[in-house]
Amino acid sequence: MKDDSDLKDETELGPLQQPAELRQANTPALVLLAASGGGTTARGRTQEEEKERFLPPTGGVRDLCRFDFEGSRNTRPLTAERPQVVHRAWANLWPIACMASLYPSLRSPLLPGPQSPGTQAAQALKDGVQRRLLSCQLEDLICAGTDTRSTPKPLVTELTKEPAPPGLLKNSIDGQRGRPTERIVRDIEERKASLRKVAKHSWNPATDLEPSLEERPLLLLGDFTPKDGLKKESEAGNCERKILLWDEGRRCFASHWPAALASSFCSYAFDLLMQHGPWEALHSKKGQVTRETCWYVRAGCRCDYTYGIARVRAKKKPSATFRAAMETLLEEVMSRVCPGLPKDAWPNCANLNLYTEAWQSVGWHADDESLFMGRDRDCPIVSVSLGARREFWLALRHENCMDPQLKSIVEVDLCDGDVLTMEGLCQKHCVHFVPCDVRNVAPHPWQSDGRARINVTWRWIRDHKQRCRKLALWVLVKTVVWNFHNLFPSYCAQPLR
Ligand SMILES: O=C(O)CCC(=O)C(=O)O
Ligand SMILES: [Fe+2]
Repeated sequence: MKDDSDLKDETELGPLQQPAELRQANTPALVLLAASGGGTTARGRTQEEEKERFLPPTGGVRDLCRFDFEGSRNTRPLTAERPQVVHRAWANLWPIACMASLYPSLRSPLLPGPQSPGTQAAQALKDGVQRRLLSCQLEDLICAGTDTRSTPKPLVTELTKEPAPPGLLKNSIDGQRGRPTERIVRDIEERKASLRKVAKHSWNPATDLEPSLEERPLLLLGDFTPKDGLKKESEAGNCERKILLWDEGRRCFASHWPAALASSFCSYAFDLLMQHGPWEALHSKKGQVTRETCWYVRAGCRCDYTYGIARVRAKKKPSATFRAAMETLLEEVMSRVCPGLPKDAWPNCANLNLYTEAWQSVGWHADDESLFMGRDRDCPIVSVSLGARREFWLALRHENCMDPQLKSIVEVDLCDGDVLTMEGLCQKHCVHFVPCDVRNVAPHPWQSDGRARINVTWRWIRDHKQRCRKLALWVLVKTVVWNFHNLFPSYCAQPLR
């Protein structure tokens, strides 16, 4: 995660395209780049095939690569109104079958595809091995997870009964927050436009491959089902999942669940978080509020979240309403997206961002802090969007820095109630970005100016920090002291000499 003190300017778009990169020839794509439905995938196709078949219909950079640039993409209609390209799994089945038979080694155990001539016995063996590895994965999540038994019962009534209070925006435009001038707004749009004009889109295949899915199976969050952990392709989830990124070589996966949460639920959750969240403003060097943020840890954890030079402390005692809202939101998200994931394997913390103005943003970054161990192992992140629509950009990162490889940018619109997951080694190999959206932020019915957005990213803390460990030790010592006579009755019973 990036703190905002070092923002170069309000645009936060990263460097413009390098000439060398523009000249670089397109290499065959090894990954799926799709904003399509039906869990389609692509492996080993050429760049041209990828473009033709899978480039998102909404496509930002990608659309504009193919067609002459005609003004900012921000003037385009909303996702729902854009022409739909048929991306149903059935329509794509025959090319997938052809490709899978051509490249059997690239076939994923999690995606549909014709079975290899291997017999049922071989398949059963493979399933057995996978299941064992997957149970390790589950254990790993559970270890990171907190003890949900001590979590206070969510005040569901609060979320379902209370009417949405009017005038939500405590930070609406007030003239003191240094709104960007017309010129800056124009610059931002021009820079965005020039980024979109860059050379053809390509997601270069990995050179140093991470362990394959065959070697180290990874069950994506959306694949957990209540029954036995392995989802059959025929089983539909609670809501539709769209694969946004599928890079097996780097073990990077991202999925998008549009409108996973009902809009009435979102509006109440939004209100409660807005009013009761312990928000802290983050400032750029110029003193502008780039966004507001807060940090939530579930019961049993006290870790702070530190990124850059910013440190967001976990509130010692978050208000009961805030805690209840967060727990209820988590329950709702998990039940929609991964109903099969046991409660004790649920995430144990969340970072919240509040964008009250369309020009507020978060720069290119990866959530690769040691707390989550996202550079060392598979690291899932579940991001929930409430309120105004914003763009979300995801790209391969250049080595040893947070700069994106511009040609690899994948873009998706995150709307009210959308859920996005980044999984595997996404935080190691990729960076993401929420640009400012100066011109056209979709108005939202219950917001006074239609511009605010709350994003909640649920994560798993794995490497609990010193303070947190000390707390655990202190609790242990206290428990032993208080229960000394119970734990060592015979010792206590001895008469003193
Ligand atoms: O607002 C978003 O969608 C992204 C926020 C984010 O990347 C983060 O909190 O790390
Ligand atoms: Fe992030």
